[in-house]
Amino acid sequence: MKKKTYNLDELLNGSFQGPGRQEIRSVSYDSREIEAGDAFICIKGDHHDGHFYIKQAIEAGARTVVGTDHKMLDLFAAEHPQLSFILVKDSRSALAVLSSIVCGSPSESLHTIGVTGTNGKTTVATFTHSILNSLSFRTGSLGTAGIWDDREKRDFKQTVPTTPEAPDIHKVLEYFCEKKMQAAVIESTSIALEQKRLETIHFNVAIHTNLTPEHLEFHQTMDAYKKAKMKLFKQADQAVINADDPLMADDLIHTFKGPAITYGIRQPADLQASHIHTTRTGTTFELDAFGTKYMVQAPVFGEYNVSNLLAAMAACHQVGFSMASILSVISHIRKPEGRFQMVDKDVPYQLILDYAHTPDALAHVLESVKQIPHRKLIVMITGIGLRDPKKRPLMAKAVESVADEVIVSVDQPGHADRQEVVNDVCRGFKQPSSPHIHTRLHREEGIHLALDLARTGDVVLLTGIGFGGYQIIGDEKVPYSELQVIDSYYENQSLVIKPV
Ligand SMILES: CC(=O)N[C@H]1[C@@H](OP(=O)(O)OP(=O)(O)OC[C@H]2O[C@@H](n3ccc(=O)[nH]c3=O)[C@H](O)[C@@H]2O)O[C@H](CO)[C@@H](O)[C@@H]1O[C@H](C)C(=O)N[C@@H](C)C(=O)N[C@H](CCC(=O)O)C(=O)O
Ligand SMILES: Nc1ncnc2c1ncn2[C@@H]1O[C@H](COP(=O)(O)OP(=O)(O)OP(=O)(O)O)[C@@H](O)[C@H]1O
Repeated sequence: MKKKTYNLDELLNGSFQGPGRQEIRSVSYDSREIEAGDAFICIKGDHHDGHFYIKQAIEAGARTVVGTDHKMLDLFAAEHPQLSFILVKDSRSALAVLSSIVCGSPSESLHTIGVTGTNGKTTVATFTHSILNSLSFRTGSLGTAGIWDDREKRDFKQTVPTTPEAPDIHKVLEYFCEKKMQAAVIESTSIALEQKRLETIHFNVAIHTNLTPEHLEFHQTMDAYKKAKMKLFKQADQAVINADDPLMADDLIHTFKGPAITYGIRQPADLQASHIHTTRTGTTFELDAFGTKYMVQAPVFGEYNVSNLLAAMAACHQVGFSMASILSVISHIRKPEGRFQMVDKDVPYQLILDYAHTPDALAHVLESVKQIPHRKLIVMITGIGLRDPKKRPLMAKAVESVADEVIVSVDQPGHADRQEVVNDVCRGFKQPSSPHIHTRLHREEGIHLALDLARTGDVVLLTGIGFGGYQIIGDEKVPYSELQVIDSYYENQSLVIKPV
């Protein structure tokens, strides 16, 4: 990594001690990652206060230290006159600013498209990425599905589930610039927006999917959650708004100042889908785009994925492509892994994986799966140890009257007690003692049971966070692959067709 020397007072507002000019190689918020010539930004977190790690950061080679605690900065500034110390009002904001500058402000050279909303971010980001690349507009993407350049997933370390911390975002954007990408699609979570990870990025397009309760363990109220998502639109030139979303659409339509495209299925919108039919290979629908009608055939399943597709099409239109050219590449659009993913196995039942881990997402995917002709519908749902416990019983409520067999299990337990998580989910059932409700404390066991129960003509839907590549158990990220669990089940079974 190249070192550059900066006039620090041109980078940040604050009080300065030590040399006014300093070399900065890279920026980090974690003393354990510091290398010689880095700037260390002290963040006060839930478990630690970064100011207590200044000593370690300096020992590892930090030359610039930024923080909000003047006593701590004064103390170290007196001991290390050759190093620079900057007292700022907001460390996270300083982290975003410095990270961008040190990487050469890469977002300014890219078309940036931010996607926010409770459900559908990864899907909309993947669709947008796929359409733009199919139109030879070289586009990268960042989010839950990892870091992609225009062709493939790249091996960047992912420390946060969806939207990376500011230094990592700008390193990826810098890499995109080096690789001559023209655009970047960035999944923009409410937590990232609240923690200012995206603060310095001025988005060309901001996409809204929907708002339903989620992350209340972090935001506390729906109002705070909505406000965090609204921030994305304050830093965007153009907006794509889901007219069907009752909780956020009106606010956006009334407050967004720049050009906006609305999309919807139920409410009138600039891009409107109607006459939606599921086929064996996907979905057909009529699209009314700014008054012109088109028949669309897309390899996606579920009404909500039509909505996701409209969002991506609207964003690509705002980037500058005509509807006709966008529609010309829809037939081979790339879909994200683990979202309504039909697993191709030589078995007499249909196996589907879906990332639904909110009650709203679960209700939507169940609605779509029901359309597939079946004998019995077997569904695995999960409670997430790491997230809002209030959500858990709502998962049971969403599935109870829809599925014939339900298996309740646990995802990302963290430090939560697995039995407690399962009990919380089961509290949402009207008849928790039904013989058709089963519980398993480990996701692998839940999958095995679902497959054991499956008979000819059934549909098995496995939902939850099975696709992140890991499960967080205690503080540890334990590698986990849903497809491997499924493969090993079949390897240990003789594939005898079970009687109905
Ligand atoms: C709940 C939350 O917001 N956690 C974030 C928070 O962690 P924390 O408060 O526990 O940090 P901490 O351990 O107290 O440490 C405070 C500071 O001291 C530093 N430190 C600590 C120890 C040490 O030896 N040296 C040192 O420098 C830490 O690096 C940190 O900067 O501050 C860290 C540093 O900024 C974040 O990386 C971390 O995100 C973690 C990884 C995370 O998983 N966040 C999730 C909740 C998240 O952001 N999720 C969203 C949404 C996902 C979705 O919608 O699906 C996302 O965008 O991914
Ligand atoms: N527009 C939508 N409305 C409601 N539910 C949706 C929508 N799009 C996707 N879903 C459901 O949400 C699940 C997660 O989809 P996706 O990964 O695209 O969302 P996300 O917002 O990126 O979630 P996360 O941040 O947790 O990755 C899907 O598997 C599906 O069940």
